[in-house]
Amino acid sequence: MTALKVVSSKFASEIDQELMGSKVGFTLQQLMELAGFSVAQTIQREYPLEQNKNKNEVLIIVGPGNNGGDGLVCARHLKLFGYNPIVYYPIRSKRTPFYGQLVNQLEFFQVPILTEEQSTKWVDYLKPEKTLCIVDAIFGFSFKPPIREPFGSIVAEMHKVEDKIPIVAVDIPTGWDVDEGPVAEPHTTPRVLVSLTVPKPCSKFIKPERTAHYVGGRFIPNHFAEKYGFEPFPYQGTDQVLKL
Ligand SMILES: NC(=O)C1=CN([C@@H]2O[C@H](COP(=O)(O)OP(=O)(O)OC[C@H]3O[C@@H](n4cnc5c(N)ncnc54)[C@H](OP(=O)(O)O)[C@@H]3O)[C@@H](O)[C@H]2O)[C@@H](O)CC1
Ligand SMILES: [K+]
Repeated sequence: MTALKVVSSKFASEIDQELMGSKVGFTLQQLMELAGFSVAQTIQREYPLEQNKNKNEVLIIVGPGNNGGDGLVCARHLKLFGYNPIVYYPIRSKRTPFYGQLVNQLEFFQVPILTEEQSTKWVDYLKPEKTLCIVDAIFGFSFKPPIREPFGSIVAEMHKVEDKIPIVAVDIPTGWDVDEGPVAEPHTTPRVLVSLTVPKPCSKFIKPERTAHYVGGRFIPNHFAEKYGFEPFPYQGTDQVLKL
């Protein structure tokens, strides 16, 4: 593999704003659907049901921002793929009504959603005999350490089991500084990282022998990638993800 192409947190949020600005006109809903779909596709690649006959539960831990929204979308696609997703969504943001619509869709798909009141129960899913993998959709590129509660305690629990249950991190491993990597505690070390649009600088700190790295969120044309200083990724055919 050639040198990893990355963009800083500042550029990542500029890319987001430009894609959703008046000139390009994507909606958050469109991008989030493709982002969440690509995470679900990555899970299907790394943990295919055919090779995990006795386990199909995936615990998706959802944060209050758009990274969390990607997790909600991912859960719906996993259900369609034949997995048994369980969502833990301790703080439901009202930033946009869209998050509520994603929750309604999960209820329609009969995906269980654990709430804050059930917070003692979410840890029941941190059992290797039960859970195939954990999706870390807590924080993405807008996270600023130090981590606040309840997420500090949640990440500490995830860290305890990360050698037994693989963590799939959406865009940024939660607890990592977007540019500096795993400099603060607590943080998790994922088995799989799905960078969205383009990897952020923290992805340089993943160890390839420990963490598989994918890029997903296939929604930009080549000239746009080049404008932001990275080569377009060579996605194959209709794939939504590319293993780096
Ligand atoms: N183009 C793309 O690639 C697309 C990217 N997408 C996805 O969006 C993600 C970025 O989403 P985002 O900007 O909403 O921010 P995100 O990281 O989810 O967190 C913000 C929340 O976290 C909170 N918070 C922050 N620090 C905290 C702390 N220390 N402790 C506790 N809380 C803290 C903060 O709270 P506040 O500080 O505002 O009170 C706010 O509620 C990106 O990584 C990708 O996954 C796709 O969906 C669409 C297309
Ligand atoms: K994350």
